[in-house]
Amino acid sequence: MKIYTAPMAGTTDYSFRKILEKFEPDFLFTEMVNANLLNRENDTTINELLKCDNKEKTGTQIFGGDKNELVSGILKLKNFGFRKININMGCPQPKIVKNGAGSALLENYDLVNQVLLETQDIGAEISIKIRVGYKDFDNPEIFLNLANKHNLDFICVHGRTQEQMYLGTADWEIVEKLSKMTRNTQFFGNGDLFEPSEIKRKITPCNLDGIILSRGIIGNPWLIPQTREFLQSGKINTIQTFDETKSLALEHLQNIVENKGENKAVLEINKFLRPYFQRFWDKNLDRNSEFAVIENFYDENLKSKIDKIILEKGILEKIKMIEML
Ligand SMILES: Cc1cc2nc3c(=O)[nH]c(=O)nc-3n(C[C@H](O)[C@H](O)[C@H](O)COP(=O)(O)O)c2cc1C
Repeated sequence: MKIYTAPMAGTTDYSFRKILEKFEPDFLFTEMVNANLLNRENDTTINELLKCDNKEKTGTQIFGGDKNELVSGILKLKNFGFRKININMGCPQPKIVKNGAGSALLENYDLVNQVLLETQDIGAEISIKIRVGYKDFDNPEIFLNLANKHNLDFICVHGRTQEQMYLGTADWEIVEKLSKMTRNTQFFGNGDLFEPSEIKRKITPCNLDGIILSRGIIGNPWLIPQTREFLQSGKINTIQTFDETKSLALEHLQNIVENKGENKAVLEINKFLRPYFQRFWDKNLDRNSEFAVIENFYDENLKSKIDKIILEKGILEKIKMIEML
């Protein structure tokens, strides 16, 4: 079972992927890039979003609603050295779908077909990542068939509709049904994969080649080896300790400082701090269960300490406060 990490806008940047790589996912993806900005050689797109020194193990993702922009964008990504290129057919954000991109592509079979036709011989491994519904569209099978027709690298199915955004639950019955259909392309499942035993329960009835982890790895990249171990042996050997979490958060902060400078780092690390440490104050986590592979640690004050660190605007002070946790 392959374990990939998802493209996540504003999250899976170069700095976070350096952290994720330590946990050895089978493959990673950059943040999604806008086809239009890519074609105009936008500086942030080229030098920030696509910054990558491990293209053997890192793919990228493009979004757009215009056929020509998608085709030439995909060609550009291939020429930049990316081997695996994913087409975003799932983003539910209004500002994306109003331009016919993201999950709006689910309603535009002909456009996607044409893009795949025009890029099938460029020597890249093209894949699509879809949701299961958009407005009146509720027929994801047609994209599985399209993936078959074009011999795509893989199709990834997130079992939510566009309307759901990130709410409700991902429908793994649909994922299961699709995964069992005749196909000659790899099939990846995605959606609500947060914890190894739950992941095993969701994917066991399916016929998957792999899974794509998304929100579950934010602040918890340990999920990657833990899931692999649990799927292989039913046991988890990798333990997340408090000290390791602290040094990982510091390393992550340092990565952002090096790549985007102190001003951005002081803000961008904030969205990761709670997820990194939450498990150490979350009373709901049953630390005695066989899956509770977190070091037995609980600090009543930790939550408020993290909140103070988030508010801190000086980088050196922020680093010192994390070190002192
Ligand atoms: C902050 C954030 C950014 C995301 N950005 C992208 C993206 O750029 N491309 C994409 O295909 N999906 C994106 N997603 C969706 C995830 O890849 C994934 O499909 C979704 O979160 C469902 O998986 P999960 O429930 O395990 O998180 C994003 C999700 C989040 C939370």
